[in-house]
Amino acid sequence: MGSPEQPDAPAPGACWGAEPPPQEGSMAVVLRVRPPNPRERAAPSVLHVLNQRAVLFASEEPGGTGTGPGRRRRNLEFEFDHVFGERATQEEVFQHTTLPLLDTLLAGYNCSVFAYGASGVGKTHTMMGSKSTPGIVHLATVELYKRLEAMKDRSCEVLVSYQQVYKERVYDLLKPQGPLNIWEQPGKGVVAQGLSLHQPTTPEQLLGLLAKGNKNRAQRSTKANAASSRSHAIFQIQVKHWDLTGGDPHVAKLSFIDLAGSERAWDTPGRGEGMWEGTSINRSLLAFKSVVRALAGAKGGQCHVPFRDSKLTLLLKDSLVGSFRSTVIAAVSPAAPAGPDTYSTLRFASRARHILLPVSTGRAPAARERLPAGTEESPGLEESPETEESPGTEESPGLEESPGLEESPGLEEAALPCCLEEPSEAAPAPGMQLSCAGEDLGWGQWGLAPLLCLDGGWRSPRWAGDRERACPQCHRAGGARRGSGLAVQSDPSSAAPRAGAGSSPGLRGELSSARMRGGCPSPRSPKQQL
Ligand SMILES: Nc1ncnc2c1ncn2[C@@H]1O[C@H](COP(=O)(O)OP(=O)(O)OP(=O)(O)O)[C@@H](O)[C@H]1O
Repeated sequence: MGSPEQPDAPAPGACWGAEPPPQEGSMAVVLRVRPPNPRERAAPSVLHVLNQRAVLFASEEPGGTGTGPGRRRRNLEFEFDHVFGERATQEEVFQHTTLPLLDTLLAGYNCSVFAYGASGVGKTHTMMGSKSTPGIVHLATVELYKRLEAMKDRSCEVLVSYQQVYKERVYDLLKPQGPLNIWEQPGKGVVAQGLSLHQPTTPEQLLGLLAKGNKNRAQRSTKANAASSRSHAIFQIQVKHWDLTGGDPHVAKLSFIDLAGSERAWDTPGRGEGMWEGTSINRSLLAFKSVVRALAGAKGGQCHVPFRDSKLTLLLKDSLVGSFRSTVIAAVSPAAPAGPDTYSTLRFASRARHILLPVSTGRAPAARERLPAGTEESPGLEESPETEESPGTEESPGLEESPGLEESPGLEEAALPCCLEEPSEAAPAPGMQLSCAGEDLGWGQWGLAPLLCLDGGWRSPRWAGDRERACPQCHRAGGARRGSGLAVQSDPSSAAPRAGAGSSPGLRGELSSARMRGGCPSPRSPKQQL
């Protein structure tokens, strides 16, 4: 860490003084092909690495022409920002995916690395690795501390959090406790209430926390993977550094997101818990894909991004639209039996390459500015059904989306009360108290906080029972059903630790969205609760 006695010029690689990056962020998508495992070795390969940027997916699938059984050959080429073949080392993957992000992080811009792919294709291997072959989180940690040490004239602080989304619930991996409520706070982004933050001062301490969290992560043996991660894990390193002689601190976070892998029903262990886990994983991944699809399509015009379809996507909102640079590492198996999964991942990954990210820094611009132009985050709008077409690729009959990842009719677009982000796991009971600071919402000017939100209108508790007011945002008059109100009180979570410096469209954004739609949506049904 920086020491006050040595006010040297910034060391090479310490880029805090670098020019700010251009106005638009970027999403890099790389592909990692893992070597075939012992079960796959006898099977032919369907994936051929053409060069450092392209692969050929060549498969023979049943179907074809005529009425009789036939085989149909497909040759599809996919391009990525980088392709890592079966022999690529962890160090190579780190050099091309995560190392470049460290400069950006230290310049005060949020960055994220996602690992995506079916079960057993090497996501956790890439992220975490093993003792003999450490993954990118380990390698990034070592490099980050080296750079912080080199900043002689700056003081630094590192904060770490580790959480998992397991069966649509958020858990702290570093402080085992019950599920956490998640919140979207204006200027603060999406936070898990009560998530523990840790302040490691050495790389060893940080890696110790990582190992501790990994031990607590949900795991199970499946047909596809003897040690399959059954949750989505989000490991965040927040770095703050400031000039000892004064000046604004640079604050940004680097998020590592190891998504659980999609899987077929017959790969899931048993019928009970394992099946439920698998369904939950597939469902949240489906929501994630919908978000990516919407973000990728947002360039051209208005687009609704369904972040609220799952807890996973809501939590990842900051990492997706709040990051200046993101890298998706799509992992695949080359073997024929994994063909449908591989094809599905290739299509998803090519789509993710079309996402443009808005700039986000520790001194983040206003929440609404951070969504890509033309993107509207508007709960209550329905998703328009789209086909999962990969640009430039041919539709391949017989090769469908990963089994279990069909559109789920149970996942409707969430309709929130226009003023609230529910923190509760359960449906809010009539009159249930929710934390939501009136001041943060800008309600203070009406002198209304705390407020009582009714179904379709607002009123101040001062007038409870005798007078109703129109919602100041949607301007709809009361007409509320008695007993369906949600009371709003001061935000107890404002004292809770917060991960990350970047903000995201918060409650104020919700309010604007609700207003744009010309109404105050009804509170959700229990099924829709986040
Ligand atoms: N590039 C690689 N080189 C060598 N072994 C690998 C590679 N990628 C993955 N493996 C091995 O394959 C197995 C499955 O990998 P891993 O657990 O990382 O898969 P995953 O995608 O995280 O699966 P899940 O979603 O089920 O958790 C592990 O034993 C891992 O060591």
